[in-house]
Amino acid sequence: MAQNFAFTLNATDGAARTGVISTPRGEIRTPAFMPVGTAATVKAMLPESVRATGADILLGNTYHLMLRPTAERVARLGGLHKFMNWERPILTDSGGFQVMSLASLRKMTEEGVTFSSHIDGSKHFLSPERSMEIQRLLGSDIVMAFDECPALPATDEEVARAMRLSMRWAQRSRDAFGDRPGHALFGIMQGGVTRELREESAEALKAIGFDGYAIGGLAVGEGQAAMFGVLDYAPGFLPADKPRYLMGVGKPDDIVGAVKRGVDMMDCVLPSRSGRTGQAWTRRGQVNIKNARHADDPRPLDEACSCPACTGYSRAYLHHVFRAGEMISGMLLTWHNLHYFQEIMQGMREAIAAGRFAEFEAEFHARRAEGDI
Ligand SMILES: CNc1nc2cc3c(=O)[nH]c(N)nc3c(CCO)c2[nH]1
Ligand SMILES: [Zn+2]
Repeated sequence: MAQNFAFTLNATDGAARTGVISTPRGEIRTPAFMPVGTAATVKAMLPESVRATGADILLGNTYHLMLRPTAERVARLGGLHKFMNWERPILTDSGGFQVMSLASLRKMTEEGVTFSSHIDGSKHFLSPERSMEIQRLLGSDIVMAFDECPALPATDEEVARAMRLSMRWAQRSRDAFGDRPGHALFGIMQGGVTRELREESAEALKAIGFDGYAIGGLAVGEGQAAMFGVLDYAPGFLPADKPRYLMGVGKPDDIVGAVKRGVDMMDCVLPSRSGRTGQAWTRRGQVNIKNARHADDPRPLDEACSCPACTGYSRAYLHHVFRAGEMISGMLLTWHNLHYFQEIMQGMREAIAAGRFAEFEAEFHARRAEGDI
């Protein structure tokens, strides 16, 4: 295990890159997809199952864990890795995005954000300093700067204001993070879909200096074309020798398009959340297992998939347990979806290393039919 945090680029193919992030808790193969473990669990999955899907790192959330069971309690119990029985790398988001999307009665000032818990209405405060303290208490390996991701629709002035506030908060995050060998602090680029604001944000973050750089403010309803439009230039504003993390993305075709444009890391609730609602993602397209057409189908979700759901069960069975509201339905579909997402990542890592990303991308799109397959 590395004593420190380091990123090694092994190959590039166009703007796409593949490499390894070394951390004291293990290596992260990039491009990497991070399953979301919001409340110290990837829902419906045991940690060893998450690992079996191929995940090297998972994401936790400052916002949820500060409310329940609190960061102080997790620290007293040995930190988040021990608490949730996941000894590999954990990245924690800084809380600002979740406050804006989940909490109520929010008041934002230069200092930080006060808000009422969506769980019990209790009053809480987050600032760059408090977010750094919480993420230190949790013991996460990759800490995210505290930022403001403006909700859409937002005027250019609003996007500029939020970006400049986030850059001041990025400096305060850096100052409060201090010097923590083996732990990384990532800055978060804001700036909406405006090139000049994105460039201003990147310059501000590089002047502060981070171990990695996230592209925030996307996957908030702007649509894939606008997101790709930003990704056509934004990764290039960031240091080539540091990991680039696109936050909150996405569907399989979003992920392939983002890696094509130079993104190294992503996270999204989609595979786990949609798995629990009966939505399976496969190489040939989506399967809505609740659809009556699957009731007598003896075939697996995907004949070519080696996950437990596809090697052990028929669509008919999955349809049945879903309709019956059985817990195993969410478990099996979540496992399949996470397995499929990791299979896409592994396919891209190999394709980039072999200089055949274009062929991978063409095969990826050619196989996919529209609608319920
Ligand atoms: C689902 N879409 C999405 N867009 C995001 C954008 C941001 C962002 O701009 N900042 C921070 N801190 N987190 C973000 C997150 C949470 C990632 O799980 C996002 N998630
Ligand atoms: Zn499968």
